[in-house]
Amino acid sequence: MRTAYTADQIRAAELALMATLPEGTLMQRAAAGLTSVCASLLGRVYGSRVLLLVGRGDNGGDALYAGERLARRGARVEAILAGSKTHAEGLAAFLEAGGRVVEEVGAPELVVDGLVGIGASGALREPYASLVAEANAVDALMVAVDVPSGVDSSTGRVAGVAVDAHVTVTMGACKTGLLVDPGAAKVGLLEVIDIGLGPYLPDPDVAALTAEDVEGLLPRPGAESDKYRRGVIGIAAGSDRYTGAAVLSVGGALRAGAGMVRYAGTAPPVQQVRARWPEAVVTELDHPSIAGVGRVQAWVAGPGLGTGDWAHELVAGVLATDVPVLLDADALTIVSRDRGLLRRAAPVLITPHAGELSRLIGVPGDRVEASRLEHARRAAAELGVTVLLKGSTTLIAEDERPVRVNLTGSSWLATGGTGDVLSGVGGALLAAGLTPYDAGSCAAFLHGLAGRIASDGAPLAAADVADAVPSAIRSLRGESRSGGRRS
Ligand SMILES: NC(=O)C1=CN([C@@H]2O[C@H](COP(=O)(O)OP(=O)(O)OC[C@H]3O[C@@H](n4cnc5c(N)ncnc54)[C@H](OP(=O)(O)O)[C@@H]3O)[C@@H](O)[C@H]2O)[C@@H](O)CC1
Ligand SMILES: [K+]
Repeated sequence: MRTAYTADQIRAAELALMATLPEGTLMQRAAAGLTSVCASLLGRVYGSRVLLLVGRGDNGGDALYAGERLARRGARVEAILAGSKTHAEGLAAFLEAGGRVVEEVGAPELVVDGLVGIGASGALREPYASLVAEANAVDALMVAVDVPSGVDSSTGRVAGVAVDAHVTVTMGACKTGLLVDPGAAKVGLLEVIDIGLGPYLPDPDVAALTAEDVEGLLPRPGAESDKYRRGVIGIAAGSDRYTGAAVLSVGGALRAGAGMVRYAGTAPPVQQVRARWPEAVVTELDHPSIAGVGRVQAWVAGPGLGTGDWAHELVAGVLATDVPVLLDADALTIVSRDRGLLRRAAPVLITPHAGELSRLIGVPGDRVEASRLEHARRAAAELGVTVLLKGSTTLIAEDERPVRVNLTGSSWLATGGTGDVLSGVGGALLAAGLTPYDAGSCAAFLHGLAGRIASDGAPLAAADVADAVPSAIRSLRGESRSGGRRS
């Protein structure tokens, strides 16, 4: 499990650790780690040109001490001192080692962003903002110290300009804002430097499952398994107009290992599902009721269903059952108009994108996008459901639990129909007995991995993602042995 923490949590842990150590030890550990990452990026340190962007706080101190170490190894290190003051001991050590203070960005090979770290708040002020814009435009490796300046370390918010890092060297433990978009997109490769914080860290703010975690959570059939024990999933999806959503959702469920899929819909999608998935047990509905569908262990409702009275009645019927329900797409529009439908004893997992979440909680979509973590948490608490907020980093929020962040996604997945596949994968895992929190997290992980496998760097169609889910499950063993991958 990769864990991440807010700035306040990190600060408290650092204070506790610092109390046990001689002054300055932590900054020296941080500088040593930062230096070694910079050195390996440069290849040859001697004669290389390095520019430090130095702010007024300890983030600038880290940069200056790393600059000192690089200068001692023969690098030509320059520093722009952008703050109203500068870390005095760090500056003295830097100058003593031959570092130079400059005013211009020039033409460095590597830039170290030590403007602000966990002490920052809000949009970068001047002169930092202009300096960052200028440094981003230079053809150099950009290494962010602790956090790319401009990214809020606790939330991932980017309120203005931010450093576009190739590598972020973060101290002690990962920060929440490095895993959550839009901040996560600024991080590049993430290197965590061990400064001894581990024993002082509290429960994480957010967590990301690794392949090993998913491998451990996924049910695998044993000798005594039959289709009922593996999980029977009911799917109410598709309509006369949108038949494909039904095919894709059923495909996601079957490929994710459902024991059996019971599909319910009108004649046109039924015909398509029968043709593509003869394995599914199909009920053709002539009125909006699931009464004749048979017993299932979980339901998926919504993809391509429509939002009229017919669909409303069908979704209400699904939510009136006593099994876990996954709601997606049109079902989310229906419950945003009639939130009382969500009052039920069995759990609900909702899988909105930012626009759907904005309708559910009555917040403009751009605000949800800017503060995804905050709004996923808020929706989970307000609606009393588990929320899987889709996007470039998918979040899984449940009240009183660390938000799970999925790191396996691929931008090629942003294409029509992939959400329908995800609903089927999540539904199959719910039917197999996983909690909505685990089912949502594992479904997001597998869906992202399947997207990468199906795409392999090129466009994909949603059906390819469903077809790649078994390969994703198969690859978990190899992935967990290699420690998983960052997206
Ligand atoms: N603690 C430890 O043990 C260790 C800490 N370590 C390192 O220290 C870093 C934290 O250092 P820190 O607390 O000094 O804060 P930091 O982020 O450098 O700067 C804060 C200053 O920036 C300013 N500022 C704020 N917002 C701004 C904005 N929007 N735009 C512009 N300016 C803004 C604000 O100035 P003010 O507004 O007060 O004038 C404030 O004073 C941490 O990230 C890690 O790198 C490591 O060495 C490991 C050990
Ligand atoms: K920084």
